[in-house]
Amino acid sequence: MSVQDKATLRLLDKADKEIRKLPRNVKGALYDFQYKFRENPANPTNGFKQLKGERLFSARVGEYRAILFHVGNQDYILVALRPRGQVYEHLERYRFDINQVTGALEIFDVVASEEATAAERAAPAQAPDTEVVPEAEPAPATGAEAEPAPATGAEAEPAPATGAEVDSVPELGDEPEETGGPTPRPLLADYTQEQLRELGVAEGLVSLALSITTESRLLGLVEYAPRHTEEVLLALADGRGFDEVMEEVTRPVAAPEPVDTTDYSAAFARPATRVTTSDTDLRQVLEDDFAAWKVFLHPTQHKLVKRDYKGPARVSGGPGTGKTIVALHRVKHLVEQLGPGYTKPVLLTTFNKNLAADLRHRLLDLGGPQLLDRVDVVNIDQLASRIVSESDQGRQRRRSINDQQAAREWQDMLTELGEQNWDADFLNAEWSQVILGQSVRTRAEYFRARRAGRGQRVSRAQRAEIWQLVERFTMRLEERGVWTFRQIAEAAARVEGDRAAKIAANREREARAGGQMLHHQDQSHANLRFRYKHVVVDEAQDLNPAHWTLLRAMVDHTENDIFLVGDTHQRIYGNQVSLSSLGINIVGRSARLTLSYRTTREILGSALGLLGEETWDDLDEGTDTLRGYRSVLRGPRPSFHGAGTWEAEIDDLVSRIGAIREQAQTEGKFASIAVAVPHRDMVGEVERGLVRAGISAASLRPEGPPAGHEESVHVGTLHRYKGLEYQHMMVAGMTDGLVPHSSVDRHKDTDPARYRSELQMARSLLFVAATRARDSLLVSWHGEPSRFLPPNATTLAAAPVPPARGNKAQAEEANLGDGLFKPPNALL
Ligand SMILES: Nc1ncnc2c1ncn2[C@@H]1O[C@H](COP(=O)(O)OP(=O)(O)OP(=O)(O)O)[C@@H](O)[C@H]1O
Repeated sequence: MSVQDKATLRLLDKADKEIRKLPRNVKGALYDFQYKFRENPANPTNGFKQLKGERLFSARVGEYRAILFHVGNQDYILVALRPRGQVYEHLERYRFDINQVTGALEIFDVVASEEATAAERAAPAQAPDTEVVPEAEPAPATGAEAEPAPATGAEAEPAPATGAEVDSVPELGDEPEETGGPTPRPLLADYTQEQLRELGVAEGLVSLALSITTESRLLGLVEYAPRHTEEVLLALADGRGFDEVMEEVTRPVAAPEPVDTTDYSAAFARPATRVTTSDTDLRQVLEDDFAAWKVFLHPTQHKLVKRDYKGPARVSGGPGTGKTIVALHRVKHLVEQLGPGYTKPVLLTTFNKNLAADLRHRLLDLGGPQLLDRVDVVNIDQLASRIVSESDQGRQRRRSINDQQAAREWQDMLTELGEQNWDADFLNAEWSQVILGQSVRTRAEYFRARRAGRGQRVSRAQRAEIWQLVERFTMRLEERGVWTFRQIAEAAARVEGDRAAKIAANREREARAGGQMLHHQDQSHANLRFRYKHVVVDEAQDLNPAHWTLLRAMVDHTENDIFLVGDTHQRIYGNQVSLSSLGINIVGRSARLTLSYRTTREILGSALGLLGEETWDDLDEGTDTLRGYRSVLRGPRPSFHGAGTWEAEIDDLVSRIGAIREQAQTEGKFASIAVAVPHRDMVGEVERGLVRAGISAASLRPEGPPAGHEESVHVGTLHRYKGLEYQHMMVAGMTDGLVPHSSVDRHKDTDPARYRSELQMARSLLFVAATRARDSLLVSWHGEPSRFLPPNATTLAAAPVPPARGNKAQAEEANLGDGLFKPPNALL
């Protein structure tokens, strides 16, 4: 058999959950089987035979048999693994449909869905992406003794508009029959079958979905439903209207062409069919070394990764929507398009050091050393320093200082001058954002400079005063042998700008010469090249204008030059930019991700409340929104705790963290926990409290946790949590006057625009910290709660809330009677 005759064996997204539940010996048998099968499906030891219709086959896997769906050619999908004796029973339970809207091939077990909606479930549904605890006994997806679903016809044929499932619904034991009370209104009573179909709900589940009256049953249904059906139904249940769901959930993944619901090969090839694409992926599932982000990209993510852009492109989206994942896959895609070589033509950059280290690590995980070899992964300030130190300017040997140190220098200078008209913070921001940010080099240029996002207006006379102070300030820094990262970025941008100008001049000369050999003196820059072919930026919202000018100059204006991902709702350094004014034109090449893979629906809804009524920019002249931002994960509601004093708050935190740790230890698991606080002093205090209680803790540094402390409880200021993720997140010290800091109020009357932007930044900071939580979020304060918390925070703190520990089931129970499906923008 030749290589191309080899078979492929794939796994659909969600099916990995069932496979991972299998006992170790069965997984081992499957591991061996998949090798033999790919080499030659017809190998007699595989016991390969046709089951039913033309597409369903089975093969021997130890004591089990695999049920396989034949897509076409030599492509197969693993549908289920069942004990040998049961393989022929109830095959009609499996539906193999091509979704009429998305064009995806969807395989699902209709009986499992019905049963999950029928029985009062002992435990609430598990979040779709949470770890599955292996069961002791092998079991098919649902008990074999379950009544089969009515036959749904041949696999190749979609079911009739309303299948027999409709009739079976009342037999599911839904509430009316159980209680004899008044018929409860179905959750989705406002929608018709036709609307669900239009939204792309799997045909076999439309009627069932419309009949469901309780939240817990809906969660049961979506657990077994195809991904798109799950997203649509939960979004509707969350109170998003038909139009919003159509716009945000369905339209982005709808097939561009009319869908032929009998063409399985075409469906299989569509990105909407989320399927493992390589043998390695299947092996990783079996070896429990499986990271869904590497394999099952959301179709929206997939499109963004693969698309060709005529120029710079931007992807925005709320926290946890997979922007970083898209950036990583994009880098991989770009490298795959390069010819062989030893250089690093792709730059992957982000805001700070620890995020760059994390990107490097994940890129290695995604594509191995051969991928990393072609990519320069470096944080933006380090990149700028590198450029400057390679250039003439680097010979000046100046020490870098950070923004706070620069602000202190401003303060010292103003005090020495006896200058009272100007505020040090204001001048520092004006200098770094407007003057350095736009490479303003002369007074005249400063008179003309744009001051987007800078609040307080300044007159011409005031600009003249500012300019004079800035000149004095830069001389002062020079005398002291120091400079700020902004100055370094600006210097680097100038170096690269000069290089880009020389390349352009060279091209012009070449064009003028009509391809003729140039004179020797004209060739001085003939070998100059742009540093990179592609630039990919993560956490784009925090880069300053000088960074963008630098990046723009490092890559030619060509296809796929700059790809940036970020969320302005998470901007925490006040670097508002207008990309188009910096030569980065993203108009018509912007997209948004809306499905969170990290944050549960409960945390997401609460965190959105923290943003208040502010508006956010889109890194350009427009505004960005979190419309459609949603999740299909679930867990306990965030919990609130007020204390009388900071010491009491720490004690409370420590005991709650101790309880989570203990619980995790009992279950033989590790629980990642972090505490975010508003001020540096508080970090040490929390850390000491934890250590005193015998809990290993470490404070986060700019480059992340100290080595050897990856599994300790991490403690850090809110700023340190950018881009990170923890199972349990504690946001502490949320006290009035600390969040936002009381110093913000002094601008209220003197500079209302600045007041607003400081408040907005403080909100974003809290939003970032709260959305680092995967499973649970705890918010605490001492004294009066922060004004950013809901007005009823104290009442919430007093109310019985789910325990702040790792017991999801118990916490979820506490949620259920409480109306789980609140509109996602409901306050905490
Ligand atoms: N397609 C996917 N399948 C499974 N998991 C995913 C997928 N996309 C993202 N994730 C997971 O979701 C989480 C959040 O992803 P990521 O960090 O890329 O989000 P983000 O949008 O960059 O978040 P933030 O803006 O908060 O930093 C990660 O744990 C990631 O592994």
